[in-house]
Amino acid sequence: MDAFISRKRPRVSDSSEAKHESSPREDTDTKLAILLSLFPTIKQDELLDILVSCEGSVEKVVGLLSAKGSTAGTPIGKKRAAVASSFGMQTSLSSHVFTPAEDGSMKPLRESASNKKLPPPQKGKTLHLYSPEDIATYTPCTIIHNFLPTKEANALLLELLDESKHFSRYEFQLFNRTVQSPHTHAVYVSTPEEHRQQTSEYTYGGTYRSNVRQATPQLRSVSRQVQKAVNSEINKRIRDIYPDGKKLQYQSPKEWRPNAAFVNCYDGPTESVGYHSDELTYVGPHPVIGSLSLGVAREFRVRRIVARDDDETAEDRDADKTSPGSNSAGKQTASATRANSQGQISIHLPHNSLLIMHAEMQEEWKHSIAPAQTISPHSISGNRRINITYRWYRDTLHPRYTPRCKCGEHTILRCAQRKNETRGRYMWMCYAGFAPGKEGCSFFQWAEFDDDGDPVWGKKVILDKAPTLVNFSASQ
Ligand SMILES: O=C(O)CCC(=O)C(=O)O
Ligand SMILES: [Fe+2]
Repeated sequence: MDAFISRKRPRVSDSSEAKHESSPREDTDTKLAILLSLFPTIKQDELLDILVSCEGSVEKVVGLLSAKGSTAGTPIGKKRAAVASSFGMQTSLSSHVFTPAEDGSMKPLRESASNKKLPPPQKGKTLHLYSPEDIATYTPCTIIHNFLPTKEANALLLELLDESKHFSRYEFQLFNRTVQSPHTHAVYVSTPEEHRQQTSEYTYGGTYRSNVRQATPQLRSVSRQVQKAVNSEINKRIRDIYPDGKKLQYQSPKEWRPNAAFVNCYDGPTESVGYHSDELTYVGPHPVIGSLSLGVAREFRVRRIVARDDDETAEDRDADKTSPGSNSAGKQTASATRANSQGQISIHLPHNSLLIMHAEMQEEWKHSIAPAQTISPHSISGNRRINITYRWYRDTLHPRYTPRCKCGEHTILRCAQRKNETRGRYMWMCYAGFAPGKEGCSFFQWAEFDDDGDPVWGKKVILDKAPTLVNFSASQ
């Protein structure tokens, strides 16, 4: 699979795509993802070659491979094959392709493919995942390819590329050095009042945000669609995957309503973000995050956090070194080294894909955007990738309620991950030491939550009527 990373992607073109207003170059990864989910027994490199020889037409590849009988799939019929070139159909399509099962009967490909398990990630190796089924099997994430209508995705990408002129790198303290994030970003909220709060009350990585912007009309309208899809996937996951069909302890039972969006821009293959878990301070325990990718396809690497028997402080230092976006491109951090020794998973994120990080993700896994050796330029964004993570800041965790440390700074909420005895417990900690120009203190307090993830402060806190953050959809 490493060949995939280092191999220069040929341009593939598909005249049938013009009908769908999709650019030929931008969708090579999506096409490969579709083909891989349809023909799981064929190697990706071979599929890429066949795709190139079929001038980028997924329909032709499906026709050719099915006719040849070279895969598990039988011909899917003209009408359905035509559907194959429409990317929005990826998931449903695989359920229409029939394949011989072990008992001789014909089963939908998805059903038999799910029995054919990929090997789990191995030490020193990266397991590459493309299809929604594999991603759901191996990670606590759901992917929806071709999430927005093509026109809308492209319009949003153009809008955010323009916005990205105002993005900046955040700075944080790494031992005695001030380090800049290896990509640029800005935070988006809906109202001027929220802008004030985000720059003077909420903190991130130990400092107030300096780059907060007003959500653009496209960003808000897309948030409505993200909200709908995320809630539907949360409900499916609770129903189908979680024990007894119940939400996780501390997961919110309420509807997920995004009220903040972090937008990142990765300009070129070396821009990245190191392994980290997202800060829980305002989103609370077991948060769900909706992450939309636009432009150049990149690898989203994930790895499970494995408990080890040394102290939490060491664990936190390790996490801090990579969060948020701490390691400079290409540098091996302790976390990246650990990922390598334990094996990691790479989820390929093409243009216009929505990745939902479910409730168990932040506490049990770390994620990163790895520097790439090569990328396929995107027809609209060139070498750039834009990523939007929609988040739901909870009213009950507004900074006016969260503990202050001895040095008067806002504390941050973290989950103990490495030490077996304390794994899964939450803690409030001083984070000032990780902000440039500040000294931290040793403040530490266990955090208590009720079953729905609302804080139990030990004293009664009456939620006042003071403004919190407004849901993007509500503010339209
Ligand atoms: O760019 C991405 O897909 C991930 C960004 C991320 O992890 C973050 O903003 O916390
Ligand atoms: Fe993140």
